Amino acid sequence: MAMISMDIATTFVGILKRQAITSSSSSAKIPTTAFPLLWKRNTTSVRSIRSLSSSTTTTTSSFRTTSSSSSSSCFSIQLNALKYSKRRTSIRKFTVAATTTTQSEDGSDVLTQIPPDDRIPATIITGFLGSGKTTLLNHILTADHGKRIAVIENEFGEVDIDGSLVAAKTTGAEDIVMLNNGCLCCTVRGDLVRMIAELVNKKKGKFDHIVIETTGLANPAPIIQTFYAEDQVFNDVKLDGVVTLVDAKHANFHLDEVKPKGVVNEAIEQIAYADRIIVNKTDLVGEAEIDSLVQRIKSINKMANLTRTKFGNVNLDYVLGVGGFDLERIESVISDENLKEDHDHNHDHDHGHDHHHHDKHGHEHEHSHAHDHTHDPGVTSVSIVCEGSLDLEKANMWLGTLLLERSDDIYRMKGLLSVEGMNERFVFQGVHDIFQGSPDRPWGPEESRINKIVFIGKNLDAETLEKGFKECLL
Ligand SMILES: Nc1nc2c(ncn2[C@@H]2O[C@H](COP(=O)(O)OP(=O)(O)OP(=O)(O)O)[C@@H](O)[C@H]2O)c(=O)[nH]1
Repeated sequence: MAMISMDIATTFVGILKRQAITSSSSSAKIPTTAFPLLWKRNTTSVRSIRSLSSSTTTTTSSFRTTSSSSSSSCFSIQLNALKYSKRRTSIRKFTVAATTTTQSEDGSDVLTQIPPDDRIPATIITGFLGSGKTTLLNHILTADHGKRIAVIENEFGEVDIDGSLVAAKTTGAEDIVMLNNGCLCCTVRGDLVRMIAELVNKKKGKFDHIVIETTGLANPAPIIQTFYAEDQVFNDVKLDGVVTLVDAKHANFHLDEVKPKGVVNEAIEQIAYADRIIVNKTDLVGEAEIDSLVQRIKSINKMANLTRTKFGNVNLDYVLGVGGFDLERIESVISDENLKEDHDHNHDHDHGHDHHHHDKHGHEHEHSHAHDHTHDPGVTSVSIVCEGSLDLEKANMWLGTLLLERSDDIYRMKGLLSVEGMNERFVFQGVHDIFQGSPDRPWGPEESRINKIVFIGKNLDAETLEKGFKECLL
């Protein structure tokens, strides 16, 4: 039985209705329960969520479960942003996944793990023009991994399948479909949805993984959002990861390119959204040049794993089965080790800094933040690592307000939080206004309650983020 705080969720809907009437009200005035992003385990079962689902579909908000299985414990809240924000017209979506619980003999709930997600995984391969996407795809399709892969290939303006893919077509791929009447992230997003739905409907059981190769000029954000915003996709397919190829020789040139106001630099965006970064074509440049490119990439995205190679020759585990959007994998991304390594790099190159201080009881609190002090308004990563427990209401308010006010700028975020009164660690991840969160395993008796959050986004001010976070600590 999955548990979730229905009271809070219901209040959320109520608040949004009120917001619709007074659309100018500031988020600071909204009661904290308007943001049920973090919650204590409570006592409402999946069945109740389902009944809520049917009863709210006619209103401005809708809830839905993610699969038809009775153990389903994900639901999302879909809100028309116009109801509470004049700025945006898109659909906002918050997904809150409850952990599964079972009842012990004495009737109390026993926490188990976040339930398995058996939807078909999909990988997005992106990267600037000529960075080696098709080369990597061929490597995936011809390698011996036992996976049956369906490919969606988006070639802008091409009339036929990329010649270099033909070999792969006859060997590795279960199915290759072309989207060639526009770019996935713009004009053919609807086609992507239909294509995935068709693959699932006609060929379910005949393939294990979907790989989508974008055009070199694609912005990954709308493609990622498709996996959450479209029911047809969301119910059957889960986003496994975004793999970004970076051309070691030409990347700096594209990263430096100054675009007109309001126009995104695709090369930067592709790095910012990545779970895995492959610095390719390393045969064409020297070590020093690659090192400096790697530093630059890490200042944009410190969450992604990065590897260097030529001709897309990477271990396939590195690109398939990444779990980049899985709550249960968050810890590996924001582990102390990762943040420290990145922090060290920042110290050397970006003037980040680390603090260790003692509290009034003499305990050392590890408290570090890493950010660059370049005055580049571009895309950077900010991490917060801080021991202590959060006040639930304040944390909900802080995160909720961030989502309402800064979701355009916050490309991705992942976190692991210690919330006062909650025995379990709370893990979350987000992409713009899509938010997924859930309690996971209980804190160990000797385990230090260290909160870790990483943000990747535009115009991020590390000090403001850190101050906001610290104000939620008890
Ligand atoms: N020297 C060198 N060439 C490479 C490497 N990887 C790929 N190439 C070549 O670079 C060219 C572009 O590679 P593709 O795999 O087609 O790149 P792509 O990202 O799919 O290109 P677009 O679809 O045009 O965006 C091809 O001629 C590849 O053979 C590499 O590591 N080193």
